[in-house]
Amino acid sequence: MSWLFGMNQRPQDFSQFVPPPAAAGGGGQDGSGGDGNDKGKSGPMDAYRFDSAALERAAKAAKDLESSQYAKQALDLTRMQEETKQKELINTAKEMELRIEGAKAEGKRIEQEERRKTLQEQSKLDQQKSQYQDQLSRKRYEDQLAQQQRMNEDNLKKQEESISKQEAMRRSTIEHELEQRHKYDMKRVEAEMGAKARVDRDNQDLMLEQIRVRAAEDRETMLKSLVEKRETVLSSIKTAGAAIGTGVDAFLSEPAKIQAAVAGLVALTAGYYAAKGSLAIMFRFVEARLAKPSLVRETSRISPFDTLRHPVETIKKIQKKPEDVLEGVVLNPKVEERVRDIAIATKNTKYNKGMYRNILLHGPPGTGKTLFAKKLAMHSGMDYAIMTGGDIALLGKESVGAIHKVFDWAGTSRKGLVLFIDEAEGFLRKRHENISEELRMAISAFLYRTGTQTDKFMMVLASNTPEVLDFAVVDRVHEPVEFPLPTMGERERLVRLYFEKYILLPASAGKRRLKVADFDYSAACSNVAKITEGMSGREITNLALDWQMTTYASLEGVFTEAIMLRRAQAAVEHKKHKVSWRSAHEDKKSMFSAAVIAAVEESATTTPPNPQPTS
Ligand SMILES: Nc1ncnc2c1ncn2[C@@H]1O[C@H](COP(=O)(O)OP(=O)(O)OP(=O)(O)O)[C@@H](O)[C@H]1O
Repeated sequence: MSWLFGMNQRPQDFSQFVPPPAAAGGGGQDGSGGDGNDKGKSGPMDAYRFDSAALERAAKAAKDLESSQYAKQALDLTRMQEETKQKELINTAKEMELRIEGAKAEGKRIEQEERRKTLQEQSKLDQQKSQYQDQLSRKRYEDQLAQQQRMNEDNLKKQEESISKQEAMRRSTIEHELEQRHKYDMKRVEAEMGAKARVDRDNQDLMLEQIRVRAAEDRETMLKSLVEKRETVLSSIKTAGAAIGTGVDAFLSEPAKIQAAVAGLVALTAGYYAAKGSLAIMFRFVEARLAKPSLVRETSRISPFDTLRHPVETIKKIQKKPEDVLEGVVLNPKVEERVRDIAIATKNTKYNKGMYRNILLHGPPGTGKTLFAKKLAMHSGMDYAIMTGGDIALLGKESVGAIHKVFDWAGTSRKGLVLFIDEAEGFLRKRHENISEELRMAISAFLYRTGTQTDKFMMVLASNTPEVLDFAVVDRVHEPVEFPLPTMGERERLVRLYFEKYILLPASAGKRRLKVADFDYSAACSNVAKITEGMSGREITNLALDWQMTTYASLEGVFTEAIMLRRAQAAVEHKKHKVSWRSAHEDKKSMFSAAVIAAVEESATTTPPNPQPTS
């Protein structure tokens, strides 16, 4: 009965319904239950035969089942099995539905994802397109500008040419006119002179008579007036003499009056000269202490006038703490080491009240010489004053006085002064060269004032061409330091320094209309440093300023990598032009000096030596 309870789940055994083999029963009378041999003999009616035995057995089994006491349970069990199967089927169907729903949701999600990606790609493409269009329009604008500039230049050139042509024509016309007028005047004067000479010759006798009569008349009038004048003078002398004589008689008769008068006169004279001398000394003293000499272009020294005029700035200056000597100055390590030593020595000299050493900073323009001199003064707690050699050369006769004023003023510094003379070659040139007498005297005054060491000021000379300096000037220098052009490492530091100063700091302050796009700043700075070979610190500073200006001028006010590289490239091109100009100029100069040297050598070989050379 186990199959009824569905326990073994094996196929039901219906063997009981299978007819028994022929050997076992006698069911073979009708021929259907015959032995195996009969099988082969089945006739055409076999298909229509009905085996009722199986049906009987089934009926019997149903009857047995009905009569069985467990029939009802068996049926319930079967029904329950059916219900369970149906439920299972429903669950399976639901599961399938859920899966289908899940698959649909997944499909939708994938579809949305795809759409989002497509949109992203589309917006990226749009952005790139707009950037490209922007670049194109800018390029077009720049091209237009360049074209406009070229046209302007052409027009200007044409105008200049036509003006110069007109000018030449006008000049030639004027010259011609003048020439004509001159000829005409000459002819007129000649004619007039001839006519006059003729008339004079004709009237000579008459004129002589007239002159003679006029001279006799004049002589008579003069004699009369002289006699009158002599009489008037004599009478006034007589009157004055009588008055003075009475006064002198009275004065000489009283000796006390004479003494008082003499003493008064002496005191008056002495007072006059004393006042004059002391006023001059006082004026010089005040001038030397208070007024900044006209030759000094810039100074950190505070005068009482400055304090009154700009009190806040003066207080700020006073409160400024000494800073590191190389803060913001980028130099190659060897130069850095030397200038640091100089700075330490100067600071110690100041604190020990020792004698200052003079230094000469030489090298190409814009390499930080002035910058270092200022930092040196600040670091050592001294004041600085900047003057330029070219200014002295321009003063002519007054240069000597001006130089003395500067050194008098420098000598009154309480903190000690770094006296920085930029472009020293502008006036301290070799004295045996062809220079003016005034300049020679100015150099002598300078040499006189710097001949001995002093604890009042330190002289820092700067020159791009130290070889043209007078030997006596070079002799006064204790330490020369060369400031070369920055190499790759220094250029990279300079680019970063000024990129931060002029781009990043203003952008982060947020006060100005300047934003910075997102790009690799460090890599961009390195690239700029690579292409700016041969540029000085000043040129790199100018490049950074140019970046700032270009960004302000742009529509969005955003500093991008493209601007950075484009302007750097432009600066490089500009530098190439400058170098070509300079080399052309130097070529000319060297050709000129070669010609001069050749001429001098030639004259030296042809002229006999001077037995007594003059100094
Ligand atoms: N080595 C440097 N480090 C930092 N900044 C520099 C350096 N060299 C030049 N600069 C920048 O360039 C500017 C000009 O430099 P500076 O006036 O010191 O040059 P210089 O050598 O005195 O030039 P010149 O010989 O023409 O007088 C400085 O104010 C600074 O911004």
